[in-house]
Order: sequence, then structure tokens, then C-alpha cells
Amino acid sequence: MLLHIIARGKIARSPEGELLERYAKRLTWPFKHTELPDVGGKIPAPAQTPVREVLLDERGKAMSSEDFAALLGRWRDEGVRECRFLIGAADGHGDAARASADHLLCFGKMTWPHLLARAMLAEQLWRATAILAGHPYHRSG
Ligand SMILES: C[S@@+](CC[C@H](N)C(=O)[O-])C[C@H]1O[C@@H](n2cnc3c(N)ncnc32)[C@H](O)[C@@H]1O
Repeated sequence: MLLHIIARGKIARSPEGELLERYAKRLTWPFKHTELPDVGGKIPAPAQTPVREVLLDERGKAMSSEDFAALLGRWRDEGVRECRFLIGAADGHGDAARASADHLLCFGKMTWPHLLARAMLAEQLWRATAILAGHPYHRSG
């Protein structure tokens, strides 16, 4: 299953960009990173279906890394070809986008800068795939 981060703004050679790259390099699952302009631009259509759409949003459901891994594992086992993760810009996502998403993923009730949220997501993707593979990277508790 392709893990596809779609985010607004350029992460370029920032500290957050270095973190994103560090975790993306460790991923053994197919991974793609698409950047959109801060405003406008078109979210690319999925190359393969079925697809699941996860919106990163502070109004979403906070979950443990194990539960996040289980969700990704279930979608993979159901034959989902692409899981896309949408990260908003300064104004976040609209109500329509929230209503149509398959899942709202929350990194706690605090608001994080969008570039940091992108790097945090990359780490959680690596952690989730490590959990599913039984890799010792993740130690719970
Ligand atoms: C600066 S935040 C936007 C906040 C915006 N005012 C709102 O109400 O959603 C930019 C993006 O970072 C991500 N983000 C920030 N904090 C988050 C959190 N606690 N959980 C999940 N995603 C978060 C979201 O994708 C959000 O759209």
C-alpha cells in the first residue's frame, strides 16, 4: 500500500525537511510526498484505487501508535492501494474535506506548525510499519 503525504507549502532544506527525509528513507513501504501551493493547486487524483483518505486535523481522533498501525494494517490487508494523508496550511481543512475523509487523525489537541506535523507524521508512519513488521524500533509503555 502506497503511503502518500500530500501537504501544503515547501518543506525544502529545513530542519523539518531533514526529519521527514530521515524517516521516509527508513520506510520499506512505497512512499510518496506531494507538495501543493499554500493556497489553490489541485489535489492529484489517485493513480490506483481503492484509496483511503486521512486528514490530519486537531479535531480528529487521537490514537495510540499501535491503533494507528492496526488501522494501516487493516487497510493494507483489505487491498487498499493508496493511503493518502492530507496536511492543511495555516487555515487548516474545510468542513467539506473533513466530512468526506475516511479518517481524521489528531496529534493531540494542540495546534502544531504544518511542517512539524509533516515530519511527525513521517515518524509515525515509520513507527506504524515497524510495529506491523515486529521491528524492535517501537517499544510501547
Ligand atoms: C497550523 S495547522 C492549522 C490550524 C487551523 N487553524 C485549524 O483550525 O485546523 C496546519 C495543519 O497542521 C496539521 N496539524 C496541526 N496540529 C495538528 C494536530 N494537533 N493534529 C493533527 N494535525 C495537526 C493539520 O493538518 C493542519 O491543517
